[in-house]
Amino acid sequence: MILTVTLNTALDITYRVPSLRPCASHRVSEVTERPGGKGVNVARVLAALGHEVTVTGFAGGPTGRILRDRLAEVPGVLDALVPVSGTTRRTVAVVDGRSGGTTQLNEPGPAVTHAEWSAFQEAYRDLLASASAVALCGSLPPGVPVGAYAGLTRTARAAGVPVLLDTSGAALRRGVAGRPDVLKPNAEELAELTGSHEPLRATQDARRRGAGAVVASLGEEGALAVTPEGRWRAVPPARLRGNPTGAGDSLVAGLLSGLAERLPWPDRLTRAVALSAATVLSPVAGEFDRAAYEELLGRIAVTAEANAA
Ligand SMILES: O=P(O)(O)OC[C@@]1(O)O[C@H](CO)[C@@H](O)[C@@H]1O
Repeated sequence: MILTVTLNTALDITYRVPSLRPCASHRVSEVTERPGGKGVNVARVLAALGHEVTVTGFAGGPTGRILRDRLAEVPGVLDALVPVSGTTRRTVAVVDGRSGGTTQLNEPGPAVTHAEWSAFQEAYRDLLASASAVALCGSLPPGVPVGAYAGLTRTARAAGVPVLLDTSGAALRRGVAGRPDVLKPNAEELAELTGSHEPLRATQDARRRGAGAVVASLGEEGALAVTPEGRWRAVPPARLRGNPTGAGDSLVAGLLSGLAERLPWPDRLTRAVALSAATVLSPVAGEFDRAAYEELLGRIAVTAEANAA
């Protein structure tokens, strides 16, 4: 099975408002509520692709209960979340009906105690025994050490399980030192990590910091991969309008799915970018449009890239 880790799970609330204005009161025209956090989204997509997948991380309090109840309804996803005494966070995405743009508000998450963090690490070691790959995804809740991902990466690699890391800020800076097999930053995270806004240069720099391969998600421009086997750019056919929430998570799912099936890199990138684009096109954040995915598979342009000067 593929294991996804979401230390800071979330109940994702999406509000649609006719027109979003700061410092104003709004009538919400549509609400959706889903179990989320990046690794949960990755798991949902992997299960939809037919992979056996287990979700771990923390869940607690009333929102944690709702999240687990909703997760139980997702076919093919096994819940191995570890309980915490604090309350699982909510995130709020506000979609502006006029522009289609999304404003994201993410709560910090529950305070995790030392004993809870130890319990998680023990559960994680046990789960690795039957994992073919692991994805470490999202922000860290308060109380979890900033070097957590570096440690979890080393544990997985010692168990012979390949690791994909998708996080941000200090957790990313420290996590890359654990030498994940694949690092998946977006353009902003990549610039923050390397100080460079030039994607190819920054992706190569991120790889030199310890990752086996780096796949940068570049929104409408698709993805840029710097790997031991070569460098590629994978681009969707046209500018896609829609809700990009969860598009990066679908990209991660595509990469993991391709890794599990030992696909060559260009095929993995095609799958990942098609899934990501089909997620933008789906009306519900974090879900992908299957018909669009299948159609897009034949329309992703993958080209080899030369080294940055
Ligand atoms: O605060 P984090 O962990 O960085 O991001 C959390 C989050 O915004 O990312 C997902 C979309 O990628 C949402 O499901 C989720 O709530």
